[in-house]
Amino acid sequence: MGINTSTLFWVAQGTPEKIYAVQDIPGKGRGLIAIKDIAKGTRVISEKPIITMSNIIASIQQLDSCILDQVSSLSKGDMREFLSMANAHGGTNSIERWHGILRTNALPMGPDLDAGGIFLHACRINHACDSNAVNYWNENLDQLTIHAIRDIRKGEEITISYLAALRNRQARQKDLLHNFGFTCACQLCCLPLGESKATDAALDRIHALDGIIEKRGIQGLVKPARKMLGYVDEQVRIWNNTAIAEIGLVRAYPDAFQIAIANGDLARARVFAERCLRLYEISVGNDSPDVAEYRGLVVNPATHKYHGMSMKWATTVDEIPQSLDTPSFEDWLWRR
Ligand SMILES: C[S@@+](CC[C@H](N)C(=O)[O-])C[C@H]1O[C@@H](n2cnc3c(N)ncnc32)[C@H](O)[C@@H]1O
Repeated sequence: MGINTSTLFWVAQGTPEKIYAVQDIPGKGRGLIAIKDIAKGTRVISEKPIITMSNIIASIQQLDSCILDQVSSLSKGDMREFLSMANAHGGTNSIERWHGILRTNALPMGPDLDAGGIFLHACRINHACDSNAVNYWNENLDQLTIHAIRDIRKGEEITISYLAALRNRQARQKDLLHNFGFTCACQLCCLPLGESKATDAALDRIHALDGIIEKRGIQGLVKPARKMLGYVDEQVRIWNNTAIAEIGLVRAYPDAFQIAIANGDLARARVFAERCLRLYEISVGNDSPDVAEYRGLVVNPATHKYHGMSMKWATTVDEIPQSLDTPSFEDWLWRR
C-alpha cells in the first residue's frame, strides 16, 4: 500500500504524546503496540467513524447501496486504509469484499449500539480474550473511545475483546474462527490444561448465572431479590479470583445496584453505585454518559427509575456501616 506501517505513529486526540504505533504483528496482520507505558484508565484513542452502517437494514439491496455510497465517497487516503483492512469473509466482487471488511472490522456505535462503524485506528486493534483495553461508544463525544483497563507496558500489544461475552475456551475459539477467521492464542486460551479447565468451569458458572439473571428480567430484581443478589455476589467473587476481573465486574456491579435500588435499599445502592462509578471512570472516562449517571446515583440513588419497585429492604444512605472490617462490610453489603 506504499505505507511503511512500522513507522506509522498515532496520537490519541487530546493526548499530548504518542502512546502507540500501528505495526505488523506476526500471525495477526497489523496491530497496536504501546510505545510508552500506559497507565490503567488512560484514554488510548478517541475517534469518529469513516463509515457507519445501521444494523437495521431492510434489504440486501439497501445494504449494498449504503455500502457503495459510503465507500465510494471516501477520500483517497481513507479508501486505501479501508481496503487494507482485514477481511475474514472473502467475496467475489468489490461489494462482497467491502461487506466482508465491514463484518470483520465494524465496532458497535450509536445511541443504542445499533450501528457499526469503521474507525481508522481502533479497527487495527487485535483481539485477546484477556484484553487490556475496551472499546466504548461515547454518546457525549459522538466518538468511539478505547481505554486501558490494566497497566500496559511499553512494547506490549494493545488488545480489545471482539466477543459479546467471555465464554469457555471452546465457545470463544468457535466464535472467533467463524466471525473473524483466526484461532486465538492469547494467554487465557493458552493456559495449561488444568488451569484452563478451572477457568472454563468458572466462566461456565458465570454464564449460567447470567442466564438465570437475564431470564428473571426486571421482575427478578424484587422477587426473589435475595437469591438474585446472591447470584451476583457469586459472580463477583468468581471474577475477583481471576486475573481478568476488570472485564467482568463492570457488568456485575450494575446488576447489584439495580437489585438494591429496586428494593428501596439506598445504603447498599450507594455503595454499589460508587463501585460502578470507579469501574466506569477507568473503562470509559469522566466525560461519558455512564460516569455522569453513576455520579448522580452516588449522590442520590433514589433518582433511579427502579427505586421503590419494592420497599422491603428500605434503608437510608446514612445506614452504610462505618466501622466494619472489610470481610464484615462485604457480608453486610451482599446480605450474606
Ligand atoms: C479488526 S481486524 C484487526 C486488525 C487487523 N489485524 C489488521 O491487520 O487490520 C480483525 C482481524 O485481525 C486479525 N486478528 C485479530 N486478533 C487476532 C488474534 N488474536 N490472532 C490472530 N489474528 C487476529 C484477524 O485476521 C481478524 O479477522
